[in-house]
Amino acid sequence: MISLNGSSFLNNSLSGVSRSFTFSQRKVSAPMMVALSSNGQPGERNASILMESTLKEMRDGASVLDMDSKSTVDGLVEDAYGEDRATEDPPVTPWAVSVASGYSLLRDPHRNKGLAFTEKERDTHYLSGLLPPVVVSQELQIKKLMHNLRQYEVPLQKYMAMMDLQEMNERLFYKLLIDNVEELLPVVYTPTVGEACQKYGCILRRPQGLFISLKEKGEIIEVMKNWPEDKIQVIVVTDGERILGLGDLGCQGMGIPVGKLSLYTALGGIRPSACLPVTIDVGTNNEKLLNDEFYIGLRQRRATGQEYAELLHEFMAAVKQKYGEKVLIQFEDFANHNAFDLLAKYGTTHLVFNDDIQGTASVVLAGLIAALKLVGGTLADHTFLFLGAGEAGTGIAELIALEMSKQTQAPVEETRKKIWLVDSKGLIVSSRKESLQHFKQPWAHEHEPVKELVDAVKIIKPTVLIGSSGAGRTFTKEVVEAMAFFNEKPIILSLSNPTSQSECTAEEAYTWSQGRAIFASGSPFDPVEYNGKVYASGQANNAYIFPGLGLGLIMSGAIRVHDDILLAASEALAAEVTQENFDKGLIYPPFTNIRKISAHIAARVAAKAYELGLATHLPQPENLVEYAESCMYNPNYQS
Ligand SMILES: NC(=O)C1=CN([C@@H]2O[C@H](COP(=O)(O)OP(=O)(O)OC[C@H]3O[C@@H](n4cnc5c(N)ncnc54)[C@H](OP(=O)(O)O)[C@@H]3O)[C@@H](O)[C@H]2O)C=CC1
Ligand SMILES: CC(=O)C(=O)O
Ligand SMILES: [Mg+2]
Repeated sequence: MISLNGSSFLNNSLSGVSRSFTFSQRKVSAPMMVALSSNGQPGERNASILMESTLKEMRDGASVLDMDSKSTVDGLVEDAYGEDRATEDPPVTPWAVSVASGYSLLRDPHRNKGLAFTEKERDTHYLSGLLPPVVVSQELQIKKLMHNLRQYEVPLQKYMAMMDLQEMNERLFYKLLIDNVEELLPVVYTPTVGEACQKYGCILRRPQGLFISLKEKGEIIEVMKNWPEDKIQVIVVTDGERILGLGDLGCQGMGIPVGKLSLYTALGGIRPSACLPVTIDVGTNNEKLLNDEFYIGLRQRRATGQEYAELLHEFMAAVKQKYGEKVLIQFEDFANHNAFDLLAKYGTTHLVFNDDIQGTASVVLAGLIAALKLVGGTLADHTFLFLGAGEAGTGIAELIALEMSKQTQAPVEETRKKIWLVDSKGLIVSSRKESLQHFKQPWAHEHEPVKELVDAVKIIKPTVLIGSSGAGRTFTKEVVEAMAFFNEKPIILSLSNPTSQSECTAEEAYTWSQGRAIFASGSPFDPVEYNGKVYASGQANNAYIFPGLGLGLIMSGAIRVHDDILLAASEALAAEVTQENFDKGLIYPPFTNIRKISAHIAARVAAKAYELGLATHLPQPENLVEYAESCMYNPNYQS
């Protein structure tokens, strides 16, 4: 081992995959430290171009700072090692990057380019003979992949092909996803990810993410050390108990954090290496899975009470200890009996956010603010009825009430009265209050009990009907017709995922309302033709919000999520709906521009974090939209 400046670092072999070199570097004025191979020979077979160029720079007398300043992409983003790092904190301790070459480089998903390695790169990285002669562009690779993906008729095959690509060539995966977001979102996300989770045990090839089970109790921090990345900025964690509207899928819920984090990168520009999917396995109450020989999780019924709380607490403490105060933890698809409590408990100590409660609320509020342009009036002029009074339903209801309260200066206890919720037992009314879960109690208004949704529609006469029940086809013909009877333009949102759980289809919404519904759904539907007119519905899904929200929190160094930040995200998203979108009856912009939209959401989120004194990255950048864009991960190949 050679020490160039008095400090030295061991040559690491990443998980024994290949021999590789470890570089250590401080940003800006700190002295550079470089570690060589164990025999210290810079010309050794596995030496990378990066190592060679570093040494050349040093031989030529150029400073490390010169090298850093040359290697910038996309404005402010330093990218010396092929990773965009603008959202990172300045390193306190030196960080290290391992660079493979030759055969191992082709198996390193972070750096593999497949046939797109240039002649020069093939020569320098010892790839000659390991690839066929042709050199292709990333664009041609994408064209070929799309051609191949379109051959698959079964969505799950497409999902598996995408996961294979992610494991093989990360940049190509993200470029493919970004360039074809409308077509591929339903593959890596809802609805296909739901089926993938159901069959995860069978389709699993190379495990993704970090599995933390009851077996790891007392050792979670040690388990975290096994994860290959240290600079984590976003964690999406589930315990698998309420996966979409599909119920308890136990450990197989891992597909959800993996999918959500793919969107953090593709839609929000968070570096893939800064993303950590986690599944906490406390067992499952799903008998089918417990009896499935291919099930991948703990074969026991769910731990509850103190045992559950202790494991979660150990996890939360370990995250803070390992990744610091500013790592964003997104709770995803927990059952509501844990979700609200976890959010309340850790909301004051960690940067946490519950996507199902808060992200969904923000996206739906955005859609409603936009919809006012089509139906007229203010939020307070409308009446809202929900089917489903769980995380999504009560989360959305509360954010609507809050926004209404801000607009009208009326207390939130008053504005809540414009919002009604129905659960599996019927309308939530005061006579039920004693037996209601705590998150339903604020919605127990004075009223006679009403059992059926259709009767509630006829009595309450809502202008907006929102499905958040996870129960498919519950917006029956009678329900939609009743909405269309009372409203010229009924707003109907079927939020439940995946498609099989949607409260109604787009076709049903348009047909049963004679084409008058303003409709959006959690999972996408194809455009519908009704009476010679084509109706394209929007996707009311939290995927519009969490990537930009996360970027805004990270780039401002926010330490807590505040309701006003969610409202800011809603307003930013609503502002992105164009006249052209409105003319088509859309209340959400298409996903094609999502990175631009995410940058605007991030900027508004960051601005609010600065305004509230929750931001720690100072000074505040002058142009937050430009700054957000400059922070985004760029999947184009680097040389
Ligand atoms: N589009 C999006 O972005 C999002 C969509 N969702 C979807 O929303 C759905 C619900 O999620 P979440 O709120 O977290 O789940 P919860 O389990 O927290 O809540 C479900 C609610 O629906 C009620 N319910 C269930 N079945 C019926 C029925 N047949 N009739 C009336 N009410 C019923 C339940 O009643 P009770 O309380 O009596 O049991 C409960 O109040 C899921 O399908 C999920 O995929 C969630 C988040 C985001
Ligand atoms: C979209 C989402 O978060 C859900 O359905 O749970
Ligand atoms: Mg969810």
